[in-house]
Amino acid sequence: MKLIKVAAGTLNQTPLAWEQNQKNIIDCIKEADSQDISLLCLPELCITGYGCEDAFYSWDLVEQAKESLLEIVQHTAGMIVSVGLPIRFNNKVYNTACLVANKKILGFVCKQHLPNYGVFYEDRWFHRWQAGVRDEIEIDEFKYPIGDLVFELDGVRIGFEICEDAWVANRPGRAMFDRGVDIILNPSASPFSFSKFVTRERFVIDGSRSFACSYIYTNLLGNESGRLIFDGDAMIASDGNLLVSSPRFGYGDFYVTSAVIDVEMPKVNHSQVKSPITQGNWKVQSLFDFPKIKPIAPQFPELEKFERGGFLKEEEFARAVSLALFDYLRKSRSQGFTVSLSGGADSCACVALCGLMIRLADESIGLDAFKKKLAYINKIQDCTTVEEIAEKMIHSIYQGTENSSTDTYESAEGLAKNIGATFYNVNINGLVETYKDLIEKQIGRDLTWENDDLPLQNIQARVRAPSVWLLTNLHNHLLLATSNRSEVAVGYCTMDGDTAGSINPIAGIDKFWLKKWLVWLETIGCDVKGKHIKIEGLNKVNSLQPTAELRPLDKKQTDEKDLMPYEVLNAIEGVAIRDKKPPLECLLFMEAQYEGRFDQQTLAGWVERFFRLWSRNQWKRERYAPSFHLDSYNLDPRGWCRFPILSGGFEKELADMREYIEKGDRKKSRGRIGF
Ligand SMILES: Nc1ncnc2c1ncn2[C@@H]1O[C@H](COP(=O)(O)OP(=O)(O)OC[C@H]2O[C@@H]([n+]3cccc(C(=O)O)c3)[C@H](O)[C@@H]2O)[C@@H](O)[C@H]1O
Ligand SMILES: Nc1ncnc2c1ncn2[C@@H]1O[C@H](COP(=O)(O)OP(=O)(O)OP(=O)(O)O)[C@@H](O)[C@H]1O
Ligand SMILES: NC(=O)CC[C@H](N)C(=O)O
Repeated sequence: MKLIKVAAGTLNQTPLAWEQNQKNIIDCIKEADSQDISLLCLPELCITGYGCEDAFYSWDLVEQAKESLLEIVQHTAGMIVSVGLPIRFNNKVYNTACLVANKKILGFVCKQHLPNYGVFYEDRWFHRWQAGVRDEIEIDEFKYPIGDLVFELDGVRIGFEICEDAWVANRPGRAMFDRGVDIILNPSASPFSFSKFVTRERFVIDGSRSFACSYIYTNLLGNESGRLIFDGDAMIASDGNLLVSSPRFGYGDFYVTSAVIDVEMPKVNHSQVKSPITQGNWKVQSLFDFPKIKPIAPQFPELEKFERGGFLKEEEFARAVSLALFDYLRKSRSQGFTVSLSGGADSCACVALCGLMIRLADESIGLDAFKKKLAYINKIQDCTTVEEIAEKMIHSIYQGTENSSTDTYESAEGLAKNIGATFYNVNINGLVETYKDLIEKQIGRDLTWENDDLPLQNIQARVRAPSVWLLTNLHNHLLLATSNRSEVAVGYCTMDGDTAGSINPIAGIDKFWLKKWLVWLETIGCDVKGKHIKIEGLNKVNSLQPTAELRPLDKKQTDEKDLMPYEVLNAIEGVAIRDKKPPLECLLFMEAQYEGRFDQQTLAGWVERFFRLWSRNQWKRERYAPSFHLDSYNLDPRGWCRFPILSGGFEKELADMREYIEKGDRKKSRGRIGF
């Protein structure tokens, strides 16, 4: 029996925030030390931050990372610690994990598989290391091994898979198995997307089983650089069993998740599988005294209730976006959030998320720590309740016109009151009339709904922007833009009007699901250790139909009348944009999905509308405020989906679809469909 207390450290880092990043790392090492941990794995690129983008090209960045590492090394007495940083070697930059033991650098393991899809761009900055290759790097006159390495300390072999390494079919874990590795460390920077933790859990457990080892996985935490949210997922598995998994979405700077592993246990299995130990120059040996520790009772992961309940997506959305808002706020050193609150679903969702942010932070770290993390916001320092803080930090403003209804006013006011946010109410009719009047005089005619529908809608949306920006600037707040993903897909928004804002919390989520989420938040809410955090002030908005309220009330405008049912819009977006199917194939999928609910003509009309609006509005997607990445695909041109601003607009493909409908015969269609 050889028992070792090991840990995964999750860290809330910020690109290029040298001092805070180093402090978090050292504090985490100290905390691990105080828990008698011998081996600590910290996340990928945690010294610099993962999202440094083209700053990774900077020689100075790599130099500073090295300086920071040398300082961190001094804090590792009696411990083995893995720290992530970029290293320049032969004038190429590598994404590495440095293993340090007892204040000595043992070597640098280089990442072999670099993700370059979706939100990732690692091939742009780093070079891939070739499996099986080892070299030597000189740092400040000392030489260290670099490359594909396995470390042996006191007979315990430690190898690495660095994040993406574990997501590919030919994982380095296989080579680790052949090299008789006892422990695999996986320092990761794996951004949140819905349910992704399940995939991670699978390859951690399976890695520990099939590579007959203990597996320590750790990840970053929080909104690191603006768009990506890290959930702080950490796990330790041994021999096919998950021993421990970390709480996710915490508001602390770091967390330590530990377990006691028996390095001999997986070896019992390993020796039964006939696989020769491979020879090679991969072994780096060093002395280390693992303290003798007594056996402990069997360990079972304490999974959080919300992860196993029936509302995983609702919970993950609430927690991920709330944490993202909190980090964005403090990392941009802003004083709070301002929202133009219409009482409709989108702006209510944004205000509700701000309210949740304070409540979830309170549950996670307590109000005192919350205020300490926002120590630069003087006005909240004397507050003693969540509501008092909400009043200072969340400002909302209703800006009615003659086209606004009492329903939306009551909805807006009710929600603001319920969470304690400051609520302002102005009427912008006079402003709209002033603009109309100015232009009417110039063009020599009246503007009418019959002739000038869109311009008259847009001017209302636009006059709301200066006032809400003024209010935002007055308090050094962040203005939240409120466009949801369905609107983003079809450009259903007025540029420089309702798109005004510097971040957009809901652009990654479709309206159909958002409406269901609001009902969940009103009636069920986040499950925090059995206590439900609900926002009951959403009751009014949950009874309303989405409407832009830009046309006169007697025209009974609704979004879905202007566009199509949000449910269908979302389904078309999936097939057209995620799966890249042409209009005709989209139509066939929609017919299959909505058989008996909508006829072919109606569906074809919506498919056509979607493709036209999608193509015409790429320029708007390029101009939306930054938004959070929430699933493995999205519409953000900076994140996942690039599309030309000017294009043929699918004219030919739409004509193919129309031709197919006219002929009414599948076999006579262009034969590109596999039916
Ligand atoms: N490729 C391109 N590159 C650069 N600019 C391009 C462009 N194509 C058009 N444009 C410009 O775009 C302008 C039109 O865009 P824009 O002025 O934004 O307006 P537009 O897209 O024409 O209309 C706004 C739509 O959003 C709806 N809306 C507005 C406000 C709120 C809500 C709601 O959900 O509550 C909905 C409204 O009902 C309407 O259907 C054109 O005047 C042209 O200057
Ligand atoms: N009366 C209003 N007062 C304040 N802001 C408004 C008003 N009407 C519209 N806005 C702003 O314009 C945005 C766009 O309106 P939109 O109708 O898309 O969203 P919503 O009203 O929040 O939700 P829904 O579409 O479900 O009604 C709103 O989110 C809000 O920020
Ligand atoms: N940093 C990485 O290598 C991340 C890639 C990995 N596939 C993930 O999403 O977690």
